[in-house]
Amino acid sequence: MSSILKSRVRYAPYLNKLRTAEQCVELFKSGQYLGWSGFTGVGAPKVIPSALADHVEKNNLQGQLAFNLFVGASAGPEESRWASNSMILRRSPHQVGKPIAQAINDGRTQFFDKHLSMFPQDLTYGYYTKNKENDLLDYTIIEATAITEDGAIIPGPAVGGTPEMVSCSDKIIIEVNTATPSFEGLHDIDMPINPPFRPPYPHTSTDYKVGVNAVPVDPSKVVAIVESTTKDKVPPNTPSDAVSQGIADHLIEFFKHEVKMGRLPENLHPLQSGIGNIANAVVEGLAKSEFKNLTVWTEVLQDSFLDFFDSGSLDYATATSIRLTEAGFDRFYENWDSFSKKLCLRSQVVSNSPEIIRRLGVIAMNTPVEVDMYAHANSTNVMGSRMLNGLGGSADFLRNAKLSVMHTPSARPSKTDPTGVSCIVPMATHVDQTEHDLDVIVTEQGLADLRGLSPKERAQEIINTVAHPDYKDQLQDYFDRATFYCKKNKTLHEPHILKDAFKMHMNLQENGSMKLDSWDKKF
Ligand SMILES: CC(=O)SCCNC(=O)CCNC(=O)[C@H](O)C(C)(C)COP(=O)(O)OP(=O)(O)OC[C@H]1O[C@@H](n2cnc3c(N)ncnc32)[C@H](O)[C@@H]1OP(=O)(O)O
Repeated sequence: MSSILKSRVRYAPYLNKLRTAEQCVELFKSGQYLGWSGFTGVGAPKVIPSALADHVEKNNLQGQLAFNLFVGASAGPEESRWASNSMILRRSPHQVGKPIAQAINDGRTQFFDKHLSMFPQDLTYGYYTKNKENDLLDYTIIEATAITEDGAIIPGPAVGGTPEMVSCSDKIIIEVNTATPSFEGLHDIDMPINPPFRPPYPHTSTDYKVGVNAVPVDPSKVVAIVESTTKDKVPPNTPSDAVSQGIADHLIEFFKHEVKMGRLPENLHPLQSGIGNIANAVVEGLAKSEFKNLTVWTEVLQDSFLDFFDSGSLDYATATSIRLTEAGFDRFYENWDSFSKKLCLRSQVVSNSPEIIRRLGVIAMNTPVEVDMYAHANSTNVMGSRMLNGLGGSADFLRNAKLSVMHTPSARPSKTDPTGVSCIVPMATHVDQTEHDLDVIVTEQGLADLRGLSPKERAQEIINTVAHPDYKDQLQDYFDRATFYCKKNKTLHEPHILKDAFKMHMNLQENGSMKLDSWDKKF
């Protein structure tokens, strides 16, 4: 036993349960229901999942040793290995990475998507384990960075769904990561209380703390602890480009306008920012802007937030996960004293709580696959059927925010045409955020402020301001024809011609571009 492990595990009885990851393999049987800690690729267990993947690969057990797996959001490379080895029978609620998306899209993994604020509570309600003899997870594997004197778990860079998983798990295994510094003091954790007597969350500001520092556990449920020295591996972020910077510029101008009109205070409202290079560019833009004393209420913090803190413009940020690259984590640890004063990690039911998001008046900003001319957005399924990453927390935030912003490039490249995919379409092929949720659509072309507009007014605004020039006439043509057709039929509220609504998508599938020769084209 390493001396660092001994110092991190302050509850001595756990040390009697020390095993190696390989010694844990025998505990796992196909078809079990498993919970993993972690959120957006950090804080997930590593050595036991790797030992299980080794076992499957060595013994050719692909598809024969497979599990129902629940993780707060995406896990890291270990999850990809499980997916490649067909070790995931069922998965919820959010995943990232080609192997897991592939397993879902070729039918090896049954994936279901759920709002990240709702997933952990539904787990505690027994919804996802209702077909078992008992309605508990068989094992939850939690990565800890330390253990308190009473056996409670101090997580690492993610809290996610750990509190709920622990509360509804038959047995618990703890991986204590000694390669990562202890994150003690960085968390504020609310333990689950189910209805009908659940009290309201009292948070009235981003830095409001009301929870505990560690996740309490019944020590009799802990069957093993394992030392891990594997660090989180987050791929480098795509740097911002002219398109994402253009989007950020439009948004910042819009925020200035809202301040001038008295609809936002000078330090705005707490910000939520999604993942990806557009989100990073917006954060970079805000760090360079004249806005000061900003706060962040979000679900995941990326590397760009470290610069945001250093710029002096950001007073406080809270999330459920801090997903940094290796260089980002090194910078974070080197400046622990200053960053840790301005930051706190909460459970995902709190970071994504509709109640708190609405109370704080959060400004939510996320990226979709496509948005339609009436402001329905698709965040998850390309062509209505190919799953990407899942819904994540986008709808938790976009439905409840004071300002709900979707930012997207106006067009994306297809294999044969640099602007072959219009992100503004007549009808979204899958809807995650409805027209009733979104206030603003912004692309590098401009910003469409949709507040208070009827669907027809929204369509015109979207075509005029955010559509790519290559598609403006084509979208206008569709809208005019749909309006003419629906006028005749007295169905003018949200004009569509169903036989044409997906022609742009069909043309992309068949001819590699959404650019049509004519709306009369037959497929
Ligand atoms: C953990 C969290 O929940 S953070 C909070 C917010 N969460 C979310 O919004 C979750 C859902 N959203 C997402 O996952 C992302 O924002 C996305 C994937 C929708 C967009 O992110 P981007 O960084 O712009 O995506 P990216 O450019 O990498 O495209 C991803 C894939 O979708 C494809 N794609 C994206 N838009 C389209 C489109 N309109 N038509 C066809 N394909 C598309 C891309 O070609 C790419 O395909 P590939 O993987 O085969 O290369």
